[in-house]
Amino acid sequence: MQTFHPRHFAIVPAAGSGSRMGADKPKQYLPLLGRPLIHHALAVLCATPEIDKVFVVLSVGDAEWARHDWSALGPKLVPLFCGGATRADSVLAGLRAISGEAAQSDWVLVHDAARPCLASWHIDKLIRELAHDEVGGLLAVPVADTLKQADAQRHVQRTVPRDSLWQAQTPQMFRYVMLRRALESAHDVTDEASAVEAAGLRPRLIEGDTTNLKVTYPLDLHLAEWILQNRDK
Ligand SMILES: Nc1ccn([C@@H]2O[C@H](COP(=O)(O)OP(=O)(O)OP(=O)(O)O)[C@@H](O)[C@H]2O)c(=O)n1
Ligand SMILES: C[C@](O)(CO)[C@H](O)COP(=O)(O)O
Repeated sequence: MQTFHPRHFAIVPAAGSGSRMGADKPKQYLPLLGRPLIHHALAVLCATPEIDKVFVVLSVGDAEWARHDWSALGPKLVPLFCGGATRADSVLAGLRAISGEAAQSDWVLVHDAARPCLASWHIDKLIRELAHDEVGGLLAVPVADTLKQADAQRHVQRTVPRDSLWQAQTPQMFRYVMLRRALESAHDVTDEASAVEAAGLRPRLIEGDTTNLKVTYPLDLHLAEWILQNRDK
């Protein structure tokens, strides 16, 4: 009997403006250890043997991409100038753009360009632990701090029980057809998993670690630099 081997594709949403960073260019192009921030996650994804292609979803008018030489990352890397108004719009545009490449049951790993400290073990663990999952899932970390819910005056309304709370990260990994249909049906979702949840399904949480931070504010860039410089020591 023929064994079925689904392919794995990465989609990297990189069409944001980085407004919370307050820099003079979108944060995915800010320098990080001598390379554009986006380079670091792209290099890890392109170096992953199981991943067949890495599609980067850039804004339609992105003129920065062409100013850099990406050839060292190899032939897997494919820029798509089809980003949308929201992150979900960009991911959905990317899915539609690869419809001729991806089979319905191929896996798609969606990873934020803004998470430059992605490590190969993060990807390996996600692919391995979800390989036979009916739904798919995402990297996440258990909440470590006590969480407070605030009122309109920023006074504590209540302490939120944290024992079952996790912080979602990326990559988030789902089958092509499931993810595309979920995003086409969803409204106002912040991540791929919430679109799949809205379809009544239960993504699995795969424990990563806090080094896979999202660079959102200026301080995060310094944290990312320290992580990349010290991780393997
Ligand atoms: N319309 C958008 C908005 C965001 N993203 C991408 O989604 C990832 C996570 O989003 P976020 O950290 O919010 O990035 P920005 O939207 O650029 O940041 P901000 O919200 O501060 O403007 C980033 O890699 C960003 O480039 C995207 O592809 N398309
Ligand atoms: C997808 C994500 O990184 C999971 O935590 C997060 O939802 C992205 O949020 P953002 O506001 O688009 O950065």
